Amino acid sequence: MARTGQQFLDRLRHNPPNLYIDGQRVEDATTHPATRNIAHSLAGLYDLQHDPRYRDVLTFEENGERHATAFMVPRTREDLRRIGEAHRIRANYSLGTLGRAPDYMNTNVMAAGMASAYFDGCESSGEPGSGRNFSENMRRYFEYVRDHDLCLTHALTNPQVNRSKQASELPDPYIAMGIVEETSEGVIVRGARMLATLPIADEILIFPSTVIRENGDRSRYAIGFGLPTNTPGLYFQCREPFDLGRDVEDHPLSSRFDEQDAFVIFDDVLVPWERVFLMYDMTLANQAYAKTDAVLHMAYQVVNQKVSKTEAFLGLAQSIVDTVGSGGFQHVQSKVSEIIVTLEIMKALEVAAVEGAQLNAYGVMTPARGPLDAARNYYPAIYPRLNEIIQLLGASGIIMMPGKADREGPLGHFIEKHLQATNASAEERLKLFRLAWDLTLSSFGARQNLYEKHFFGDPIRMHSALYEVYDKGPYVQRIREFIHQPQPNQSKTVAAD
Ligand SMILES: Cc1cc2nc3c(=O)[nH]c(=O)nc-3n(C[C@H](O)[C@H](O)[C@H](O)COP(=O)(O)OP(=O)(O)OC[C@H]3O[C@@H](n4cnc5c(N)ncnc54)[C@H](O)[C@@H]3O)c2cc1C
Repeated sequence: MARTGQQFLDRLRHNPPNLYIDGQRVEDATTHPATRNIAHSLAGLYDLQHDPRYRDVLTFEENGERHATAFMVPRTREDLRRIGEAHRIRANYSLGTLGRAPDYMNTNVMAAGMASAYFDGCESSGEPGSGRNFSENMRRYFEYVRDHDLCLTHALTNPQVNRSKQASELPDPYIAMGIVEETSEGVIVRGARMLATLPIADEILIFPSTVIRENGDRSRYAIGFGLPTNTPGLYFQCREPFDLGRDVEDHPLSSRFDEQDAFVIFDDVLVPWERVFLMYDMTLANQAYAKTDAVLHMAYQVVNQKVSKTEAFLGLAQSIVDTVGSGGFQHVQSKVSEIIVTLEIMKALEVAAVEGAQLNAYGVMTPARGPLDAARNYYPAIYPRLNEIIQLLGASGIIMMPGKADREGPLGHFIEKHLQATNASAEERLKLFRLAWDLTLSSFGARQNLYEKHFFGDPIRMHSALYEVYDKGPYVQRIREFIHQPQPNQSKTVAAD
């Protein structure tokens, strides 16, 4: 059932994830200074789905229950459009800065749950009803996450110890997380995974991932499971917080949307059998995202979120231009137009993904891969330019921003006079420039920049993957035909002359 913000906070308070920040355990993420604001912002996102203005888009009804729209199984293109609209409304809430808002991973479990038969292929899977049947486990996990409206974090990659070696070749085979042993209760796993954004989530999903490559068909590193984030032996070592406890007016984004990133330590963690989705099978693990189409539903959330984020960049850029009165300069118009072009490209890719959608083997209407691959390869490359445009348009305004306390201090009247804008008071102007700073220049903004480059994987290997899967054959054929086509008979033309 679609949760309220209070239900989210209550669960977080009663099931505290094992978070460590600055060398100390976070006893209560709803009150700890580094996490309380993001916890309450997420609660706001849950409340949004009960807001009469958005309820019909952000939730849907099935068997008398209302669920968050990200759990909806799309059967038609119209369903996909509705899911896309819900993704954009959720993204607007944080101006697109919450990369791992719950709908991202919820689409992952929806797609995997619907494609649960894929996990039947795993040799280690037991009989249906045994608790060890992986396809049954995957389907039930989807239903469990949907019915409790949970949010998930995930961690795909091995620690960055030595990228020229496989995990099995490192000095300790359990630097990367792997299977230690099987017991009657489940599987014991040990080691670490990178990089779980939003570690205050209810659960962590370790989905079998393409990035854990090993030689051979059987590997201890090939495993898929889902666990509560407060499972004994599971630890989240968080990075330095970017929420510095400042007023929202001074730090409009980092004081609300620092979703945190953590590396995840599995210290001989028991994964109960009913939570295991795959074991040992390297081939099945490497193809799971692609073959279940989970990657496409996640990419569809992403393209919608990036549309929302680019709209925020456009609104911000034009507000800066209006504020400093620079809109008449041609190069300024040109820079704002670059953002418009990016926005229209992302919108067009979203529409194309829906128009080209097809029912997959599991009866799920699945957005087209081509436009989504284009979007997820294009945006990481263009994002630094969007950042740069804001900085070029705002110039010193993005750093010379006395805070709320300064405005209220003894020099306040000077600030009011000298930092006013063409169309606004100093207070309004400073709020705007503080937003520009927090989006592009603060620690929070710098992390956004890094996030956009890497959140869907290494951009280099994403390009390689696109090169491998994209069907270039028809275009090669067209070129071959073109260069071999007969030349026009020029001698006749000459004779006619
Ligand atoms: C802010 C942020 C948030 C993130 N959130 C999440 C999350 O929520 N969940 C999650 O699972 N992941 C998350 N990630 C991790 C993300 O998936 C990885 O950053 C990405 O897959 C790249 O892996 P890596 O960081 O280990 O880089 P590496 O793989 O270590 O790459 C480092 C460098 O080596 C090069 N390199 C390494 N191996 C190869 C190779 N085989 N071929 C060619 N070049 C290679 C890369 O091109 C790169 O230049 C996040 C990352 C960031 C920065």
